[in-house]
Amino acid sequence: MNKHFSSQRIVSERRSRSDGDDVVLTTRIGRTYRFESAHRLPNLPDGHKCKNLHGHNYRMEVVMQGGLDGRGFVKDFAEMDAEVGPLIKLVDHRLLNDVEGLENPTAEIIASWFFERIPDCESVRIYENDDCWAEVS
Ligand SMILES: Nc1nc2c(c(=O)[nH]1)N=C([C@H](O)[C@H](O)COP(=O)(O)OP(=O)(O)OP(=O)(O)O)CN2
Repeated sequence: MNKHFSSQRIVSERRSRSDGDDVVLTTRIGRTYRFESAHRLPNLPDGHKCKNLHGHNYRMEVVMQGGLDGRGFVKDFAEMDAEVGPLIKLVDHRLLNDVEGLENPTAEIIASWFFERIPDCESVRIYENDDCWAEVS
């Protein structure tokens, strides 16, 4: 195994496969967060049910990518929590339309809002329910 170090951090990890070829490994970590919020979608036409005030039990999957540090972590999950937790507090049990940047809180725009605010983020996927999601990467 041939590791390339950048100060304390492994920026890529090259491994030899059984067929003799070298491959560069990409490592991702992910964590699921949940929040409950109300919203209405003001840009929808009159009569669309989602123009009315309603709520969702949102689920959010955050993915980060990077080299492994000396601990063997892309990032400690606890560090992810420290970065994502304060953002969750801004939206949990809130009317999303009142949050700056979420005046039109579609799943797509909520995903983008988190993506722009989470350091080292590779993707954010927002579920409004078990079946519907939007992802930004
Ligand atoms: N591309 C998107 N489409 C819709 C979004 C969105 O954010 N992006 N949002 C909505 C509404 O928020 C709506 O509440 C969601 O509708 P639906 O998928 O029908 O979910 P419900 O929880 O209402 O599920 P039911 O099975 O109808 O109870 C609409 N579209």
